[in-house]
Amino acid sequence: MIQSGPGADLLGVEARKRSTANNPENGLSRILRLLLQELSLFYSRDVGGVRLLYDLLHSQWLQALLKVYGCLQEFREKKPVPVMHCAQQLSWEVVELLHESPNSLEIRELRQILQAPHYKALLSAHDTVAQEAFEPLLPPLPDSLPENEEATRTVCLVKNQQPLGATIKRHEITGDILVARVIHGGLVERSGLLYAGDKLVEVNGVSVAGLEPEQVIHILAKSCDTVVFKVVPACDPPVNSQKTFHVRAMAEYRPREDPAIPCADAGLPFRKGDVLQVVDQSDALWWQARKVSDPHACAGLIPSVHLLKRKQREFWWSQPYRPHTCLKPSISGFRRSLRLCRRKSHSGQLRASLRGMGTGGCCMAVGTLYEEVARYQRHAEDRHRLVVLVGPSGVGVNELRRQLIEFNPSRFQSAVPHTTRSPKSYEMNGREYHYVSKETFESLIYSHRMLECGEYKGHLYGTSVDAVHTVLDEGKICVLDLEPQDIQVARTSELKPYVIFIKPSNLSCMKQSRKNAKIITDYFVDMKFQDEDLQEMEESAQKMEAEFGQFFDHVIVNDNLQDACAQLLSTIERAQEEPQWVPVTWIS
Ligand SMILES: Nc1ncnc2c1ncn2[C@@H]1O[C@H](COP(=O)(O)OP(=O)(O)OP(=O)(O)O)[C@@H](O)[C@H]1O
Repeated sequence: MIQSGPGADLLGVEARKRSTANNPENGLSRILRLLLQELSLFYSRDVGGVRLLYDLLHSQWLQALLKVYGCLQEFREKKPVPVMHCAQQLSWEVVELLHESPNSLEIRELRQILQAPHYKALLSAHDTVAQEAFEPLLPPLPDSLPENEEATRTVCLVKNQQPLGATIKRHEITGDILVARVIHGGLVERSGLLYAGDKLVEVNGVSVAGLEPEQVIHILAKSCDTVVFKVVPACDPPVNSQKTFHVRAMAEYRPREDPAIPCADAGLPFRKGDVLQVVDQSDALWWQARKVSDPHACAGLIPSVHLLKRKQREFWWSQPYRPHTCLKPSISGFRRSLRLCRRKSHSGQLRASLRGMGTGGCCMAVGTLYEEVARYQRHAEDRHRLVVLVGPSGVGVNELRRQLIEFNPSRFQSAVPHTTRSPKSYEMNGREYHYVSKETFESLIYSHRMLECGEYKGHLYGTSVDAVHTVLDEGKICVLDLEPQDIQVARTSELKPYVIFIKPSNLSCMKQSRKNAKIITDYFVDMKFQDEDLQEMEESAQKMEAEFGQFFDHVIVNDNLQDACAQLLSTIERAQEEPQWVPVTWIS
């Protein structure tokens, strides 16, 4: 019933000659036959995997598939057009006529052929193609619908390994089970068939009237491959027209441990420092977000800022008044370099006064789960970003910085610190230190021009913002080491610091790599690392990561010094030349 274009030889010799499908000597069928011949030589020798391949290629379904492929190829070349538009109708008419004809053997056979289901289906397919009537034929709508009957829709979803990606709730007044939210990127959203606000009537043929959401979830959990919903669609399906934005997680979130989350399975767990894309804020309490490191994953629920503020208020009201304790230096160590002095008790007081005048102190920090971030690309003419190295005492922060500067002194430099002590005979103002009076030093602190400071043996030491600017203004990259609690002070749009955490490797590796390394403690110079030093370093690193990990842009494990140096170099280059996530306030 299908014929080729004008002038084509329909059943002629030429057409049959060209046919690749029916002739096993042509096309893919021939290749397969030759391949099987080859393989049969190895088959008896039981060469690994050959039997499997042979059986596969020998299978009937593959042969049939190739035949179909051959036919399709052939017909594609011939560009066939339908003989007529209603072959089915013609066939019925012929069958009618045959009923009235004398009952010969041939007529009976023809009648049987025309009434065979596969032949009827073939004609039906032919007519569908001929008429290009590919849309499904829907039954006409009834003339009058009962007034109290709601229009329902039946939705069938084929489950894959992922969850459905929707949550349900019970309407407080009517008791109806409603779709509460549709998760972005989930099966339900991709189907485009269910929306938030749709009322569930049945799930898999079971009426949900009077059921609790948990009971409905139980029905859903029991369904295997497909789930069939009968729903009354919401009048106005919600349209998410909000723009997406990005946030950095300043704390860890574990949905399974959050009793307030509407559905723990739909929660998005995240760690400090993860960058999240918020894709939906239509629910005031629970946003939908996905991690930028996993952009194709289904979104998950995270608490909104509004919810956090509410929780925080509730928490405050339930707590007896307690003075702030978060300014206490939380990490003890055995610093021996300039960083040693920052550890002394006075530094706590100085920082306390500094912070008190700054961002609003720890109350703000406690309540901030997210920091809005955006991609920042430094322009070639912009100043370089400040590079901050952080790490537990003894891990190699100074060593790495020293090697970096030694490697390329015209590109990397540290800032010259300030001190209130007098210069020694061989020292020069502005080279080893800027020598200033105590009053000048303190005025720098109170005017927020000190990034870090501390007291050592009765003298103040610290690094000023201006000292950093001196390096940056020369077109160099300023590399500074800071105590983690000072990172916040340096986080300004002025300096746009890129923070690298230098982390010790595990104890056994450290014992090996630090076999010959020397340290300077409060009391000893050139002392070898003891096991307890390494242990303390490891613990200190863990505490730093737990408390300040949200500020680390990159982590380098300092096991092999050369490797760590190379990593540091490439990381700094990337930080300067490639787009990075930074707080939006730095660029807006
Ligand atoms: N990867 C490494 N392998 C071997 N030795 C190392 C490595 N990294 C650093 N060291 C050595 O460890 C010792 C301590 O390093 P460094 O002084 O840089 O530590 P730090 O983190 O700056 O601590 P502090 O500020 O307390 O001095 C130095 O002798 C240094 O050469």
